[in-house]
Amino acid sequence: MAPEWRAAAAVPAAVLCQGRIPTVDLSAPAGRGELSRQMVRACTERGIFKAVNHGVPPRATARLDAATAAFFARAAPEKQLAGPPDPLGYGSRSIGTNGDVGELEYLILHTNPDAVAHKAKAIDWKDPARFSEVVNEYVEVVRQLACQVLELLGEGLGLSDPTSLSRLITAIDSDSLIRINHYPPSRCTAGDQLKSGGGASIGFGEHTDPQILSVLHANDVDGLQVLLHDVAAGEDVWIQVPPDPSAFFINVGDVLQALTNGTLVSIRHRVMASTNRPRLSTIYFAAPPLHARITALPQTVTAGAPRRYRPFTWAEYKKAMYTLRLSDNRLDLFHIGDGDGAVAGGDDADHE
Ligand SMILES: C=C1C[C@]23C[C@@]1(O)CC[C@H]2[C@@]12CC[C@H](O)[C@@](C)(C(=O)O1)[C@H]2[C@@H]3C(=O)O
Ligand SMILES: O=C(O)CCC(=O)C(=O)O
Ligand SMILES: [Fe+2]
Repeated sequence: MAPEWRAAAAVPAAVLCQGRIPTVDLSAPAGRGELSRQMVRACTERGIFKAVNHGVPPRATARLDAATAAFFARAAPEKQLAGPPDPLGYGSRSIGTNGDVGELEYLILHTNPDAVAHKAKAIDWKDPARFSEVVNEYVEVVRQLACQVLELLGEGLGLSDPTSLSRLITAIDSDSLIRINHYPPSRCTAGDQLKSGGGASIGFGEHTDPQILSVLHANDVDGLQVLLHDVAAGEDVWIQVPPDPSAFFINVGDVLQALTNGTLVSIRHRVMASTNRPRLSTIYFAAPPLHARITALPQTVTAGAPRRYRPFTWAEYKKAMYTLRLSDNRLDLFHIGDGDGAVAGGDDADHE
């Protein structure tokens, strides 16, 4: 059964556990059918999994890490030439425009190569072409990984066309983003935390990702936590995700939850800044084109599971999301009230 989500209480009150993030071996030792079942199960029960043997060349991640680490090592006035985030570009501490803050600096880029080339001029004015090439190469390999995952999910969900999810993100006008987060070492040591009652500072506050799928790669510094419902304890618990630079952490976003009528769950997560080494993470947010109409896939709407969300376009969802705070539940705005959900009439995810 899918866990239920609600906003967590104050930061230090959360219970911390380890070891509940499923690992999925993409080399499929048990065969493709078993792989797609494992993936659907992970995304239904947890909303996140760790992908190993994923086939992404280490060179692509190493080159991007080197280029972005060099950028973050620059003096503040130089970095600010690539900001403020509009919402793309360089930002520091402020997240979005509605008052959220975190202990980080970041770059957000649209994955369209023309948009990358444009921003690269402000990010690496000495060699913008090289920066663009490194970003484009990385985007290409993570997009392929995201497509592979969406096709396996499509098969596991029994879609009439298992490519209907992946086609949303390969469209030429897909609105996918790449975000690189740099969390400086925390001034608060483990000893300070114990003295102050355990409160670590927020690197990136709790939220769900709005898009279809998020593909995260990070260095070996921890901080990522996910909120899961512990049925036995009857409460939500923050689970630490042990870092693994050789793996990708793949999570369901709000749009995939809507497309699957709540079968796959968009997981609430956050980053705590509490180590004495910098965390560098890169997230590819796989998104549909702005005009794509998001409506529950027919296979996910049944008499027992009536339609949960009214159809919306990605443009409409984005507009709503930018008016909200990071921790707000955006999908609630599109939730159909009791009694007005329909069983019939859903189309496969369509591009209008
Ligand atoms: C406070 C905000 C930042 C955010 C846009 C928003 O209004 C609500 C969603 C936030 C989020 C979370 C996931 C990604 O990091 C992000 C780029 C996205 O698409 O939605 C951020 C947005 C942002 O930082 O601009
Ligand atoms: O930086 C991280 O590890 C995760 C950040 C995140 O969740 C996001 O940028 O949406
Ligand atoms: Fe996120």
